[in-house]
Amino acid sequence: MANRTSTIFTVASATVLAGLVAYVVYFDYRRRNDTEFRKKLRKDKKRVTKQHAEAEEAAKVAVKVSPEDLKAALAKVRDEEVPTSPEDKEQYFMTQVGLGEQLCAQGPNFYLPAALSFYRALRVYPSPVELIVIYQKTVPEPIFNVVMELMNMDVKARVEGYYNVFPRKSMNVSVRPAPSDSLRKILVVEKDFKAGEVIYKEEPTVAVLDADLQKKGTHCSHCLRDIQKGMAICPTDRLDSVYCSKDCQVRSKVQSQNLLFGLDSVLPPELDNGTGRLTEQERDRAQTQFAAYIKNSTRAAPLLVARFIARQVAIETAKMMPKKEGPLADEFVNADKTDAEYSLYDHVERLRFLDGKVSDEETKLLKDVLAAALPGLEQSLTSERHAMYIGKMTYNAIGVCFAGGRDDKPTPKERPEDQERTRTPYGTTRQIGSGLYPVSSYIAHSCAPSARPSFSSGTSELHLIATRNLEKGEEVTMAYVDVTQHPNETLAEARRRRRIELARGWRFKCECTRCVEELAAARNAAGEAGSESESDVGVQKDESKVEDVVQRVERGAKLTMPAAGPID
Ligand SMILES: C[S@@+](CC[C@H](N)C(=O)[O-])C[C@H]1O[C@@H](n2cnc3c(N)ncnc32)[C@H](O)[C@@H]1O
Repeated sequence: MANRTSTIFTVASATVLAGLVAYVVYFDYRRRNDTEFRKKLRKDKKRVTKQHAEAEEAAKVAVKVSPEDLKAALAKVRDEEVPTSPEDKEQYFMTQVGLGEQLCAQGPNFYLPAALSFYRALRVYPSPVELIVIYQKTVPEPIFNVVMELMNMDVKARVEGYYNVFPRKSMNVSVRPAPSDSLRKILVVEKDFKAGEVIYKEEPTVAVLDADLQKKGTHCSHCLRDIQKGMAICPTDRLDSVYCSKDCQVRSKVQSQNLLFGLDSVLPPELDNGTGRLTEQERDRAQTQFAAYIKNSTRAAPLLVARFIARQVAIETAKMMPKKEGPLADEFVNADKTDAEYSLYDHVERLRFLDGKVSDEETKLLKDVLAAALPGLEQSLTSERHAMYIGKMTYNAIGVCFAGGRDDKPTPKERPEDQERTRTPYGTTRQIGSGLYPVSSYIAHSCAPSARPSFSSGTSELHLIATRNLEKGEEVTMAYVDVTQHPNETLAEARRRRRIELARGWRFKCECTRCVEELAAARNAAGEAGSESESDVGVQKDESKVEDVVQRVERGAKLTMPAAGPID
């Protein structure tokens, strides 16, 4: 039993994340608001329970399926087309559950096809954890075990297959386990590059302007472009956003601005049944309070997180649309590009982070905005999850800098150890904004980097430039901080400055070749006893982490799964 429940937990936590947004956007929304839909689900559960008793006797015979047969059966199911529109998904779900019940009643010879039907239903149901719990109570145990085995194999294949499709081939790089620790990841080039060549270009998933520039209205709130005087498009919005073009305005609205700071429906008419929605005044009130909080904040992370959640909704909604057109068309392209199997959260789930600081007030304000836009959406934002989101944005964001950066950014008021930092060789104080770049998030720091980010198109589009010749398979690194030796610094002072910066911002001790070589040379010169102290750098070991579920699933492929208590 312990084994069985631990499997459920592992599988459930790995899949619940993927289903989270879709769950809110459609199924759960309907289940809570649509009595017909609820009735159907209840009836279904009753019917299965009745048949359960009849099948109980036969169920004592275990299903004997070889792992090879199971693998082949799963491969077949994975190759099948699944419906995309909500109605078709619902129909498919009902049909498969019905078929599963019928096959189940035919006796042990039909247990494998029965399990496959239940499994097909599970694949399209956006709240798999809940359905697993229902199955556990209603489906005969041998069949349930096969369903769980299928689920386990599928999750494993999905997790293991992620880095086969991400980053997509055209980006010329791939993510590899670090030689020192397989849970650590590095980025390597997939072909040779000459110094100065562009390795890839990457658009941010979400980006925000620095607070002072957002107020001034000198840069586009969407692509961060510098706008010539008098050329800005200025819609009235609660954040006082301005845009460089109609195109940026529309993209911004579709991706996040409407959900967070606008009053149009978040769902397209095909998916919107309107029930449960708060009034326009209530939505307005929630947004006004959140906008005031954002305007008062000098940090980028709160808005990056809000935009990230909103963008997940936009992409998941686009995936559900039967026709790939209309204002969501661009999000469709994004959804397709990142492969239909993986959601935006899949990309962020794997990123390293330190827990961020978030106040109850900040969580409440954002929850209110989400609830007002789409009731139920706020449920996915617990304070722990919010802190983790904030941590992930802060830990991985890259500073957007044009032509070496600016020097008019207001001096931060926080203590150096509390300041928000982005990864940029020019220094966070010279940037105009911050962005989250899923592929570039994997680039490790080096004080002698093999690449550098450039924003030469004058927008937040990142161009990764090789700083020296690179051979296929070599690691791509960039400087997270200013690694140059300033004219007034000794070699040791420059090293100490950059290592303290890295420790403050990212809580790791730099192990790049330059630091290793410089430290070894310093030790040799001074003799072991006189070697310089590193204790004041401020960090003894790498304090960053990955989500438990990623660690468990990645390690779980090789190790035994931890036991968990019963689920009900
Ligand atoms: C933004 S992430 C980069 C991707 C990360 N390596 C991963 O496993 O996903 C930053 C983390 O990478 C590791 N890292 C990057 N550069 C490093 C360096 N020069 N020395 C030691 N660790 C480094 C540290 O674990 C740090 O927490």
